[in-house]
Amino acid sequence: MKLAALTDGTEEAQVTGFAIDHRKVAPGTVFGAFEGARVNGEDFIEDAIRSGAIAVVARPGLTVEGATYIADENPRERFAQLAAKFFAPFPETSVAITGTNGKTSCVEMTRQLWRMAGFHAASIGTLGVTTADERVTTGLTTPDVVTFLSNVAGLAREGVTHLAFEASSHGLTQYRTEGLKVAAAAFTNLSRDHLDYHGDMAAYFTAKIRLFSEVLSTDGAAVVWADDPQSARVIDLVRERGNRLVTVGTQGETLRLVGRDPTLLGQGLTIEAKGQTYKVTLPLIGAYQAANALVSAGLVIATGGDVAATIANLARLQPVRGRLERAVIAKSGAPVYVDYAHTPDALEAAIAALKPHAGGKLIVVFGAGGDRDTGKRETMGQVAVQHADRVIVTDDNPRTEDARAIRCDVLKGARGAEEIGDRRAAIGAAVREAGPEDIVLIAGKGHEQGQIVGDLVLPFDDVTVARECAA
Ligand SMILES: CC(=O)N[C@H]1[C@@H](OP(=O)(O)OP(=O)(O)OC[C@H]2O[C@@H](n3ccc(=O)[nH]c3=O)[C@H](O)[C@@H]2O)O[C@H](CO)[C@@H](O)[C@@H]1O[C@H](C)C(=O)N[C@@H](C)C(=O)N[C@H](CCC(=O)O)C(=O)O
Ligand SMILES: Nc1ncnc2c1ncn2[C@@H]1O[C@H](COP(=O)(O)OP(=O)(O)OP(=O)(O)O)[C@@H](O)[C@H]1O
Ligand SMILES: N[C@H](CCC[C@H](N)C(=O)O)C(=O)O
Ligand SMILES: [Mg+2]
Repeated sequence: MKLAALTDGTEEAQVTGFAIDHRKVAPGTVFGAFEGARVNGEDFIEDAIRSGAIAVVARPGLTVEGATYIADENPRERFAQLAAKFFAPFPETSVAITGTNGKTSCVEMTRQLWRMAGFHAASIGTLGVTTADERVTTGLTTPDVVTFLSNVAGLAREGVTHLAFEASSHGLTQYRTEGLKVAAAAFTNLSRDHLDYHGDMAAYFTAKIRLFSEVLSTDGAAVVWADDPQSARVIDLVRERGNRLVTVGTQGETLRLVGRDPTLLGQGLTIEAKGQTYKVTLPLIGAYQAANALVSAGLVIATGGDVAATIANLARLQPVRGRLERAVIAKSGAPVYVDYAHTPDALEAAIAALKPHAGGKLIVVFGAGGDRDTGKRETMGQVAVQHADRVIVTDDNPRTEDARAIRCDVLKGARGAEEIGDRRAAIGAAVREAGPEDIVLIAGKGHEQGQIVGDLVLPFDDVTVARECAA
């Protein structure tokens, strides 16, 4: 592609690629120079041009010599639009999911439901880029814009027609998933997380809501979990903008959840839609998984799926890796679950999911991540001691922080909890202590494969460790 095709100018130079990191620039690259949280990408413009950049997308008022200067007040957005022109075509139908918790679960369930309907579907998010045949991890929930768009284009080349992706608040703020048409966008819920990056809840909400106010196609549909305290604000905005609205939940209009009957291995759901009543057995436990299943069904229906068939397909959903995953049954008979709860709300939801299944004690093992929102730690401690019967506070990715200090923050809210820093030892203690009527919940790491200590990623998998401790 000629540069002129992107600038509407006359430049003959051939564009070979896009980069937002000057170290990835090669001859023919369009370089995006952005101010970041850590460094200023504008400082690398000269270096990028020396490496062969033929155009630079950046704020107005900078000095750019030796390359075409594409100046824009919102350079990240402009860069995404240009990159999308370069990488297109994309899958016919793409949907995005935002919210504090449930994004990964929903992209995974949506992908599965589409596949059951016969489509070639994929998902992108915390678990990586997933198709029916393989899963490749990218390291971030929402990869950087170049990785994202090139992956999405790659999926289209493989024949993927339907894509569900996670729109994290970081991703939305940094325009990592812009440029392609979003046919439907979903909101799961909003609660405390990531305030280290966004500052306060208002800014965090604004970051998320941009998915509906700017990213969602004007002729697209918004799917909203209607039972969250913040849902009304999202619904108001959707109505104001005039997008089609699909609401789901006990207060939902499109898919109304009128009954939820937990069984040993799942739950019976009664759903009203378009005047009809449907009954289906979801093979997953916990109110939160029912919520995610409904949001996913909402997305599939919003993009043309048949209501009755989609609801019926919920009975065939496979579990999502690391979300209430039963790792092992201890010798005592106690089941040991692994869950990715790493916010106060998620921890409460995970405990609530398991509590009805415990005849005896619910024992929870968890910690909080380093270099992340410190304010959520004490609340996570409070939630744990309030809702579980026994609490062991341990380490979860201390990163560059002092692990003991993080535990101390959590313990401020968790009176009476035990502290066992070493995660393996903590899991071992919980598994040994659990009696036949008890349940163990290991929260915070879910699918993660490592414990991040300083710059090191030490191999660690909660499921494997739980099995080893139970052997
Ligand atoms: C806080 C954060 O989101 N940082 C991400 C982000 O940073 P930023 O734009 O603020 O970048 P910066 O490091 O200040 O650099 C500014 C610019 O200079 C460029 N640069 C930088 C250095 C250099 O030598 N040359 C150069 O060109 C950078 O590429 C960047 O464009 O842009 C980088 C490039 O895309 C990301 O790798 C980086 O993710 C870091 C590693 C990270 O840990 N992110 C986490 C917090 C994150 O994004 N998490 C979310 C949410 C998780 C969830 O709840 O699911 C996610 O979506 O994964
Ligand atoms: N709908 C929900 N309501 C409340 N809690 C939920 C919901 N869905 C998931 N959770 C909790 O959040 C955890 C993470 O779920 P999931 O990975 O689907 O969310 P996410 O939004 O992708 O998280 P991340 O921000 O890390 O990408 C689950 O393990 C569970 O404890
Ligand atoms: N996407 C989330 C994951 C947190 C998982 C938890 N194990 C931690 O390290 O805090 C984040 O980066 O904040
Ligand atoms: Mg996720």
